Amino acid sequence: MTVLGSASAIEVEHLSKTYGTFTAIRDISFQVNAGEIMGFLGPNGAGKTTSMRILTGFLPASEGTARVAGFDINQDSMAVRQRIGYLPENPPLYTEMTVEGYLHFVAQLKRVSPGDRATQVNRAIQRCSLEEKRHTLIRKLSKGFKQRVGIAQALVHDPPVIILDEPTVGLDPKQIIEVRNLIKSLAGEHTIILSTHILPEVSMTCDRVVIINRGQVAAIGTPSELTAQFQGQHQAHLHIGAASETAIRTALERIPQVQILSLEPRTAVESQRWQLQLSSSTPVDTWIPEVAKALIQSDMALYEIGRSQASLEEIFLQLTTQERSGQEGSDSAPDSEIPEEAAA
Ligand SMILES: Nc1ncnc2c1ncn2[C@@H]1O[C@H](COP(=O)(O)OP(=O)(O)OP(=O)(O)O)[C@@H](O)[C@H]1O
Repeated sequence: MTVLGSASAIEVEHLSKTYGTFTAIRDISFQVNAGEIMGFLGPNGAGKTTSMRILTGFLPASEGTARVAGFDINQDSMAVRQRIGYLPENPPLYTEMTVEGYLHFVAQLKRVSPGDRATQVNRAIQRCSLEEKRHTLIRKLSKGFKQRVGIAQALVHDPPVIILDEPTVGLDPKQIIEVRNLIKSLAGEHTIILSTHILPEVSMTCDRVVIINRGQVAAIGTPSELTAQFQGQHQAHLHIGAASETAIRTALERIPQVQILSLEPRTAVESQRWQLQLSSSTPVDTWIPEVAKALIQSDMALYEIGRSQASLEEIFLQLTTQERSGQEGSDSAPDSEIPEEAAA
């Protein structure tokens, strides 16, 4: 076994994965510090599940490597699996078992010694507030409780690292808050990667975030670092009267240094009124007169204009809706699924 001393609990280095000729993730690198909750945020199909499955040892990488708690995923896959608790998107719960019976079964699979099993199962039940459901059949549980059982099975062997793939999908708002609080309570003692396509999940739960788009890392940092970094992006918001969205887009085509971040009807009741958010790498003063001129020359009304600061939501939108040109490979997945052994 190769154990490398390291301050980071997880070190991902130049990971890539191809399915046939399709590149699902490309040259991904990031580190997660011990005790931290790292958000892994990206739109559907960005490559989150592929990355999580490689880290958990379920899927081999095509290139690159990662170390989890000091163990290399390529060289010491078994040691890595023992040190990770994984909640997949669809946890494999045995619905005809009771909560306690299932957790005992998982503890056995995870090689918890017979003498420690009862203690570990009780600990996981307590951590996930499952005491009252201990003897209930899993099939009789609500979705929220089933998700807690999914988290309990990830915890039962007390792993230093926990990986949660979309842990709140399908839950109602009350259950979402409960699961988020549970995840937060696990930080410190455990290092957590939380994969999600839901932005508020990251702002509310995570210490840092990796934004992934079309298989590549688009940004890494704390929510406030990312916001500060992107304040270099000069932004303005405008309230416009125009016949159509297309007319606004056409008018702005002649100002290439300006990017449209969002363009939406202002309210449902005000017809032909639009809220426009613009961004550029050059200062607002250098392009806003040109924008105003272009809109007015196209017979549009300008009701309001002002500078604005990028919110995390806008940064995410900006990073994940950029032009696709020059990003070959990750744009179109093959029509058919490539078996994972073949994709290895
Ligand atoms: N076995 C496979 N064979 C072929 N393509 C695959 C396979 N698994 C995933 N892909 C493709 O790889 C890309 C990344 O998929 P992945 O499931 O990792 O994304 P994701 O970010 O987890 O998305 P979601 O949030 O929708 O689950 C997608 O385009 C997907 O269609």
